[in-house]
Order: sequence, then structure tokens, then C-alpha cells
Amino acid sequence: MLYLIGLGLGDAKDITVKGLEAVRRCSRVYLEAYTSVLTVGKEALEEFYGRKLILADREEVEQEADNILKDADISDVAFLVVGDPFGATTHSDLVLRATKLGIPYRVIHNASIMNAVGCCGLQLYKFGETVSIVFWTDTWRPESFFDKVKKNRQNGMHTLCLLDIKVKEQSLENLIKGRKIYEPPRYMSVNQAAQQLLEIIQNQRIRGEEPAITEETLCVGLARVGADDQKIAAGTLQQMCTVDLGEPLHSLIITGGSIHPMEMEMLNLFSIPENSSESQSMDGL
Ligand SMILES: C[S@@+](CC[C@H](N)C(=O)[O-])C[C@H]1O[C@@H](n2cnc3c(N)ncnc32)[C@H](O)[C@@H]1O
Repeated sequence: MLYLIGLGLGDAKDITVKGLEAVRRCSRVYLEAYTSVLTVGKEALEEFYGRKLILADREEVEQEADNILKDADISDVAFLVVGDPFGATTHSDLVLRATKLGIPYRVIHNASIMNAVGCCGLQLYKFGETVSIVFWTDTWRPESFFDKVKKNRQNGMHTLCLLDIKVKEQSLENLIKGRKIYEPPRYMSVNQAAQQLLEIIQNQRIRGEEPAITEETLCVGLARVGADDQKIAAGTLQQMCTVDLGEPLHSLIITGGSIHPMEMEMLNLFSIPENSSESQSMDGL
């Protein structure tokens, strides 16, 4: 049996009882290590689960899935995913491969960033399509996701922006020389995402277009949701450029135009203080 097990968002203890029981009876336990991370490391998980974990990077899961599935028809194998196995990352490929090989599978769900963002008070049913914001390079500065933000705003929907994670990246030189030397992992912060959004707004103005959002649009920055030290800050897009939310992972919400009074009351709990240097007038707050 292949078990796809969600670990939730907080720490080692966020695994469900059902998930933990499955981990403890599996002969091999893989930890998917490229779409999300917990604030605690692999060792803390191993200690709590009482099992050794095998790190599975993107290459392993996408190109060498057969290693993961080996003997899963006659023994139990677990594939652990931070958050939920089907939340914002789909592991359908692994499931389809298992099914083709006649390997039965079970999913043990957990909280995902896709639903835990509700902790800021914005109502989940008022979210439109989720977007991903990736790190820009000197030559690659994609803006196409902004159309989805625009569409969501036009429909009065909030936009959840998931922020880029770069793990096991190689410099061009190491890649060309075939050296397995990797750059340190990078996680996009709310500040970096907000800066890129401001640049897109500027570019649109230069092209004579009316941007769907402005520097004053109300946004929410969230960091380490589910962990003991989670942080939430509500403020303008401009304020999101400087607000300090600390360590990764971060997500950013661009609110839709209409905000329910109850949503607003909740956001007020997290508003960046009046006297803060980051404070300024804000659409709707
Ligand atoms: C591919 S998605 C996460 C998928 C994961 N399976 C889930 O269900 O949550 C990864 C992105 O979600 C966001 N994210 C994940 N966990 C988070 C957390 N605890 N706090 C804030 N943002 C988080 C970050 O933007 C991160 O880059």
C-alpha cells in the first residue's frame, strides 16, 4: 500500500493519529522536500515518529518514482507531504503511476495553506484563483499571473499568492560542468513579492494601462501559519514591502474590493500599528 500522508503546517506533532500509525507500520518512509517545509527539520520529525525518513527531492519524485513505489504492492510505503498531499501541490502523478502498477493507495489528509489562510479572517469562499509568484531573474520577469489577480479583483475575490521556493538549485557553471553542488535554499518573502508587484504596477502605468491594484490596496502577509510563532500583518501593498514577518514560509493575500464587516474586524486584529513608519492610508482599512 502507498500512503500519501499530510503533515500539516506546524511542527512534528501536527501529523494526525491515523497518519502517525501508518508511518510507524511502513517499511520505507519518504519525506517530500521541495514544495514546502516545516519550521522544524527532518531530525525533529524522525525523533517524534520514531522512524528514519528518506528525503525525496523533485528529481526523485518526478523521474525516479519507481524507487519510491518499489515493493509497495507487497509492503507499506509512506510518502509524507508538508500541508496536505493534494493542497496546492498535486501528487496525482505518483498516484497514477501506483495505480498503473496495481499498487493500492490511501490518502491521509491534513491542514493545507489553502485552507489555513482563513486564520486571518478572510472568508475562504471569497477567494478566487490562487497564483504563484516566482523569483525574477535579470532575464525572466513573468507578469502573466497578474491577469488572474485582476480577474479576482473584478469579481470581488481575494487572491492567495503562494511564494516561490528554490531548493537544490545549481549555478549555471556547476550545471554545465555536471557538478552536484547546490545553492543554499531560497524562500520568497512577503517583502520580495510586494516589491515585484509594485514593479508590475509601475510597468503597467508606463504602458498606459490601469493597474488592477495600487500601492494602497489592502493586503495580508502571513508567515509560518500553524507554527507557534506564526505572524499575520494586514496593511497596504506598500507596507508589505517593509513589514518584518521573520523566517519562511510566507504567503501574501491581495484582498478583493469588497470586504465583509466581520472580515474587516478580524483584519483589524492584525493591522500594522498607526504609529509604525510602515503605516499609511489604506483602501478599506
Ligand atoms: C506548494 S505550496 C504548499 C503545498 C502544501 N502541500 C500545502 O498543502 O500547504 C508552498 C507555498 O505555500 C505557502 N505556504 C506553505 N506553508 C505555509 C505556511 N505555514 N505559512 C505561510 N505560507 C505557507 C508558501 O508560499 C509556500 O511557498
